[in-house]
Amino acid sequence: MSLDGRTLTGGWRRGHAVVRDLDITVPRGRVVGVAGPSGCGKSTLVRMLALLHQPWAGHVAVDGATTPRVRFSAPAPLRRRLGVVFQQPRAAADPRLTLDDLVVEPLRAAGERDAGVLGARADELAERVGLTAELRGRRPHEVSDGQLQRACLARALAPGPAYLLCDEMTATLDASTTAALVSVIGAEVERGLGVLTVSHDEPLLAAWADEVLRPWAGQSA
Ligand SMILES: Nc1ncnc2c1ncn2[C@@H]1O[C@H](COP(=O)(O)OP(=O)(O)OP(=O)(O)O)[C@@H](O)[C@H]1O
Repeated sequence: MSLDGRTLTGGWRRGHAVVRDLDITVPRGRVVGVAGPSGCGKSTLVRMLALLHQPWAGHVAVDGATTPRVRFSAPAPLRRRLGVVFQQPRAAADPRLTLDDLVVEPLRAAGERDAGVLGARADELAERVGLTAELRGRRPHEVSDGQLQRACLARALAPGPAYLLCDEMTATLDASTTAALVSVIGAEVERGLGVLTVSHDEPLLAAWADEVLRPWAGQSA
């Protein structure tokens, strides 16, 4: 079982592909690192694999299931198998929601209405990522980047994804928060989560990933 990108090609500007003919496999229970300099196309690759950006050529397969559709047009059961954590938690989080609401919003969006079920899931996820009861009632502007990124990780894990895509997830975090989040994800990997983590932080990738790919090595970005 794996998340696969096959001969992926795409970008944002016509005639200027930043991802070219790329094959990538993220197996369940493994951490695959992708390294590359700023601006080379790492986020674009993550967005393609997360079914958020349409490849110009090639395809993405989630445990063998492919879809030509992206964003909200992609089948919901397929999207729910993919969790994403972005670089900037403040840009990713709705400022009107408390951290608890942020975490369980994907479950509400999937149709869960039972307050008991949502509350129990919020408790379990908060415990897992290390959010205190006091923090859980605050809004994004009332917490630090690290605390907000913990909530964004809990949110990404809430639907029980098979794969987690981390786009420079720790770029704005201090070393102890980075270590804490990597450890939370490590426990999920033990349970079979497949992880793709992109970063320009080579020491982090060397310590965290089972393998590190450098698809842009030798290319000018
Ligand atoms: N929404 C967009 N519209 C137009 N161009 C974009 C968009 N997003 C990215 N690009 C361009 O595509 C190229 C690759 O960007 P991408 O964000 O994938 O790189 P990256 O390797 O993740 O960079 P960084 O490490 O700095 O985050 C860049 O030249 C960027 O300017």
